[in-house]
Amino acid sequence: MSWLVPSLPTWARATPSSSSSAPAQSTEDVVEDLDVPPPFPLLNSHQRSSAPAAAPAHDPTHTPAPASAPSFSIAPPSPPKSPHDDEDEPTELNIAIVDSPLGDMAPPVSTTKKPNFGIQKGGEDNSTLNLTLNGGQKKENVLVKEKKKRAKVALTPGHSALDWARLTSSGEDLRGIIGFQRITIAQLKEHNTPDDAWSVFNGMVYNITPYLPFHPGGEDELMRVAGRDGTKLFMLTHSWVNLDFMLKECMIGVLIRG
Ligand code: HEM
Repeated sequence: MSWLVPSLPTWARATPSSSSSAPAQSTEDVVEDLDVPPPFPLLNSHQRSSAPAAAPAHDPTHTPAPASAPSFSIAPPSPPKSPHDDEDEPTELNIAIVDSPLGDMAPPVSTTKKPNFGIQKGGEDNSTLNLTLNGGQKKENVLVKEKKKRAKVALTPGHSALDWARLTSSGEDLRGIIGFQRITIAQLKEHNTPDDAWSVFNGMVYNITPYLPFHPGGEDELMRVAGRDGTKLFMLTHSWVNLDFMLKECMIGVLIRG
């Protein structure tokens, strides 16, 4: 949403990591090491082992491999066949290839447990990684705090953020008064009903009546600042909301002290 104050993406805020040559000292170092992407394609992948077939002589896009380059398309020579070969028990590898419907393309069955870096919602932590990192010391569970429940209010149809954006750009008068006023605190106090609600944010006076049914936090919450300065409550609730932009069509004046 354009009225939400933009913030730096997470990667831009990240602190520089310690030298990659230094040995891993902390949990963070270990986690960083785990983030190193694997080579692509994987060293033992099928993609590497099956080089493209020789291109026709007239293909201009085909570059012949240098004579010294190893060719992955040729399988290593099989060992000389002994007379007892047919009696040999099949190896585990042979069984995997023969039994799998995908042949040697099938991923190996994982026997490792997915690490959770010691972070969980509570209770006993028995992840392998956590045990290793803590080195047998008392386990410290990092609790992921449950996000505070949001006081979302169901807005009536036609009162979404998009509808508000449409209304403010429609040219309709949302001020209710003509011209830019100098407004005293006494005058401000008189406008404290839903049909006629003024409020002050950052020294500027706004007619908040048109915005009431559009407020995602509900009309009642917004009415708490009717007839008075709402800056503090606004900032405590959602300082990231770009009020200046959202309510620019509702601005009616400046508050004067005295
Ligand atoms: C006229 C000024 C205000 C504007 C333009 C405004 C705008 C908004 C917007 C855009 C949201 C959605 C924010 C989001 O989802 O991240 C919101 C939510 C909310 N607002 Fe306001 N607001 C104003 C004043 C206030 C005031 C004065 C209060 C408190 C008394 C308040 C209480 C809330 C609450 C409780 C929510 C729900 C927060 C949530 O979803 O977690 N707002 N408001």
